[in-house]
Amino acid sequence: MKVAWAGSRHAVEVADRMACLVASDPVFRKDTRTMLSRKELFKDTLKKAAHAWKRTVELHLTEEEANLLRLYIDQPGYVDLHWVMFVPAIKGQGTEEQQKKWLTMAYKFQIIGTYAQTELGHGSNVQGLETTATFDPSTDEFIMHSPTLTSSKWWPGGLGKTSTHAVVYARLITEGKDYGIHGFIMQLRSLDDHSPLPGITIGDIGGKFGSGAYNSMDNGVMRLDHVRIPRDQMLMRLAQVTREGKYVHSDVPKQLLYGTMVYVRQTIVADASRALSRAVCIAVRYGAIRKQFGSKAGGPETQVLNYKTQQSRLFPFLASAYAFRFVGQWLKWLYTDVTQKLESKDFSTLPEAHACTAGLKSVTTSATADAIEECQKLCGGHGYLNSSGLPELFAVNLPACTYEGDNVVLLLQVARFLMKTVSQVASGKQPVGTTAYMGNIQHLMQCKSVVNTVEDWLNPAAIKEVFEARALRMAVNCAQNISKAPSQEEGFSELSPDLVEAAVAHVQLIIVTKFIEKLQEDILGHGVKEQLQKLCGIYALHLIHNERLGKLYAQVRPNAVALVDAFDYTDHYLGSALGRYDGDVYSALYKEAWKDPLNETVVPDGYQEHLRPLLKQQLKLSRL
Ligand SMILES: CCCCCCCCCCCCCC(=O)SCCNC(=O)CCNC(=O)[C@H](O)C(C)(C)COP(=O)(O)OP(=O)(O)OC[C@H]1O[C@@H](n2cnc3c(N)ncnc32)[C@H](O)[C@@H]1OP(=O)(O)O
Ligand SMILES: Cc1cc2nc3c(=O)[nH]c(=O)nc-3n(C[C@H](O)[C@H](O)[C@H](O)COP(=O)(O)OP(=O)(O)OC[C@H]3O[C@@H](n4cnc5c(N)ncnc54)[C@H](O)[C@@H]3O)c2cc1C
Repeated sequence: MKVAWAGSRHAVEVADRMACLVASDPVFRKDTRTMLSRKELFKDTLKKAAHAWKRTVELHLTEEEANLLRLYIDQPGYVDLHWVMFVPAIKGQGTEEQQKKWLTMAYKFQIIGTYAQTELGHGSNVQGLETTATFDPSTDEFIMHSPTLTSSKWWPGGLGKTSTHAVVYARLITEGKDYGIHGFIMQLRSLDDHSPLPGITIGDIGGKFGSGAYNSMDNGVMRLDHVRIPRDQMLMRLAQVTREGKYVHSDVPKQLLYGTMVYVRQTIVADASRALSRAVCIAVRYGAIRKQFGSKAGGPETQVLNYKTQQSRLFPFLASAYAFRFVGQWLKWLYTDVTQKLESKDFSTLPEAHACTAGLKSVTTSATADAIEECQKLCGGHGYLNSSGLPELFAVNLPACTYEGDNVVLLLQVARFLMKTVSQVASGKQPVGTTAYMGNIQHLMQCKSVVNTVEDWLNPAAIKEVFEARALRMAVNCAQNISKAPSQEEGFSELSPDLVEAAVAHVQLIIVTKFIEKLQEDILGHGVKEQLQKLCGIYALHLIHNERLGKLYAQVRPNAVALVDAFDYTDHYLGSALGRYDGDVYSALYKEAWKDPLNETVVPDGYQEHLRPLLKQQLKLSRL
């Protein structure tokens, strides 16, 4: 099962090696992280990032190994933005010459970069950004400026205190005309003493939800006051400004400006499955250790995992973790395929790649955030302790519903893609890829489900048909209602809640389909495929029909712990007293409690000033 989860034997081996490297290095300790002040936490992040880079160089780690090392350190920091957004933005939007110049420095960490798109006033609406980049032909420079308070860059990770450079998104103005949003490379801080360059006001935007968690990241604010940069720092793969100030568009679609977001959304799906699997791992393992109530005859107490209510709340998450993992692996393939096509100037699959990454990012991160919160409840009181690992896991993953595109805004993009496809089907065009099922419109609009029993849910063809019919009927229904509205725009706006539901149904169909396709592969190991079939059934059925699932849960229960062990997480990475591999939960909880700074003294600070006078006064009063 470990191989099925990781993707290959090689993937298991590398992941194990990197996870152990992190777990055995004292610099990467994280058990007291939630007790650090913001300043201590930030410094700790800098230390870990520098140490990780040192180990990467010393051990000559490959890119794959270095990425895993960073993942298992499990502490958000500026390096994430540098590798996940700054470098890909230059790769995707820079010319070959620009890539050579900037990536050479970025790969050696001679510069640290971030992705500065969002502003105080606009995040979702990228076309509404206000920062300006005005070309000055007299000096061959762009003047970068924040004309209003709302144009202040706001949120970019690593911007607050760390980044020396950024890809800054701004409205390009040349020859008096506004050409809309483009990317520019800007140096922000001195490479000698790290002070901000003239004209740049920069800082951290302040503390965020939860202890520890995303507070390790210095999300930043930046104001620009007529800062000049050379013309060749505009990222010029999509469009160029000539020496004379002429705007020239390349022969690539302008949507490639959004390419970095497509890339990151794809990686976020993998992050979501990992976060969900961690929460499930904690809740399942703890559920096998925790016992409450016995039989009336005074028999042994029941493992809480044996309660049917616990199973019906928890096993759909277990199934979702596997479902998201497999769809994430497929999405990575899709992204690679689209990138190769783009390189040979085939842009035909870009809209589908956008819809798939946007939709899957939305559905998986929303489900994951909800599931982590529920896992906290599934662990009872102890789940609420920081030492359970769940509060921090929740706080770190919750913003994934917002960053890289608010989930509702992204689902509306999927809906727009679906409405276009429905209208193309109506005019006789055969849909392809993940919308190919829409070509079967005659049958899917009328067919009746053959699913009656739990066993039917293990029949892939029946599952697929139900999901296809549901997704198609919801999309067609929306399209018909939109066509009755006074205008397309009004109809879309009025029906947006229904459109979001139709988009979710389409995305869930993709997830179910990719799970089924996974089951058609050669899967090694005794009983592995059978367990995955049950999980696939649970994933599909819990979305459609919450009844009849008990039988499947009973079949999964004997292997529940093994199914979470297959995630192959070290105790260090899981970071949970409740989810420990050895099950020694109570001693771990007890030990963790004593680490809290409040327990450094027996009598707390503040006793003399505030508690003692109060208590003495009570004493006096009682004597009266
Ligand atoms: C330890 C932990 C480690 C973790 C590491 C992880 C680190 C991660 C850290 C992450 C930190 C977080 C970092 C951050 O948060 S970075 C900031 C992220 N920001 C966003 O995601 C903003 C979201 N907004 C948008 O993307 C756009 O404004 C949208 C899409 C909403 C509208 O757009 P627009 O205003 O232009 O209007 P339009 O709707 O008329 O669209 C026009 C056309 O463009 C097509 N289109 C749209 N988009 C795409 C696309 N992407 N690829 C290809 N095509 C695309 C679209 O289909 C349409 O096509 P057509 O219908 O005309 O044919
Ligand atoms: C932890 C974190 C890290 C981030 N890191 C970065 C970074 O490194 N770089 C960067 O540039 N940005 C970053 N961001 C910003 C992030 O990308 C934006 O916050 C995100 O795109 C959402 O935009 P917004 O904040 O403008 O939300 P808003 O659009 O203001 O959303 C508010 C509400 O309005 C709704 N809404 C908005 N538009 C519509 C619509 N058309 N139809 C229906 N409902 C709508 C949304 O669903 C939401 O409920 C980060 C954000 C967070 C939280």
